[in-house]
Amino acid sequence: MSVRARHLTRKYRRGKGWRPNGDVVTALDSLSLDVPSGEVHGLLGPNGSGKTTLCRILSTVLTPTSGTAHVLGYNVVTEAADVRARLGIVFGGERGLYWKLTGRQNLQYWAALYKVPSAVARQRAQKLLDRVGLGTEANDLVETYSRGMKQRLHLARGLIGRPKLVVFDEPTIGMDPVAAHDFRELITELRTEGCTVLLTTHDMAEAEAVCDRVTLIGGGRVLATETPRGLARLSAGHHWVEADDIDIDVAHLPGVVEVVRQGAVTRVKTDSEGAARGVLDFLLGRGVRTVRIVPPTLADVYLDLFGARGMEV
Ligand SMILES: Nc1ncnc2c1ncn2[C@@H]1O[C@H](COP(=O)(O)OP(=O)(O)OP(=O)(O)O)[C@@H](O)[C@H]1O
Repeated sequence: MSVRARHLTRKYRRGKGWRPNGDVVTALDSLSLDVPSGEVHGLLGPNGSGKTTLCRILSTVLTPTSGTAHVLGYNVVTEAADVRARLGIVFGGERGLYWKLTGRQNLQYWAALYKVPSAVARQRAQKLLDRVGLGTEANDLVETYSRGMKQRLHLARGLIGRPKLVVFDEPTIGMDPVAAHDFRELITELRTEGCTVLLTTHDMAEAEAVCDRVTLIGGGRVLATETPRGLARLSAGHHWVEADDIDIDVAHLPGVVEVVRQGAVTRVKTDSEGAARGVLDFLLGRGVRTVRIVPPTLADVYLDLFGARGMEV
């Protein structure tokens, strides 16, 4: 097991300085989680649900208020150095890079912290720079990098120590679609290499594409852990029926929630797989041939659970 968290609770004191005692915010509320070795595991949930707090505890940069967590068999509080030596961290944003150094120098600096011998570090840095598409900008100062380029350097940085587990916290923020696509490929490669990946994202398509399983977090608690497909099945998720070029009224059929016309395509939202089948049979019975059932996606399940408020696009 790469990650084993038991009853993790983390409280923050908010409003210190302007309120006498401050409010206590419970960011994690007795959260337990297992991530087997080699799994790509997604953490999904609305803003403020505790994902970053969990990532920070597992990365040993924050201690829990109570509960325990083991990463790669080491306790994140009492054996933090052992965890750090085997862990890669890629947090979103622009923190943690040295702007007055080149991309290559940044990687070699981080390799030294991981105690990688300098000849090996040079080779590894070059490989990683090529892998994240920064080969030609390797010798430019980081301060000249765009946001997306810094983000790609973050990816390389997280991998320089050949980690057994990589924690990615919103890694594709600021990346263009090509870089985001390359990121998905990188995750697939890491999985092939046997690396465990913990990935926080608001991009449901990304989670669906790369994650073996996802955990939905709400209010600092685990709501569900499942494969993306399994989650879609488990939920009361809406099934859509799509048909090309129809002018037949289906709004009265049982379980139909909404009928949306998008150009030549009619999309019928139903409340269950059974209702979708009913609409399908109805349309087939009236001679419609180009008709299909579209099962709920992870994004549908997420919206059902959290409402549009939790979605960042
Ligand atoms: N340093 C802090 N001081 C006080 N409260 C904090 C602090 N860090 C986080 N919180 C609070 O803890 C809760 C969980 O925050 P966290 O950043 O873990 O959520 P998240 O799921 O990562 O959110 P997002 O999707 O916006 O990144 C929120 O209510 C947040 O306001």
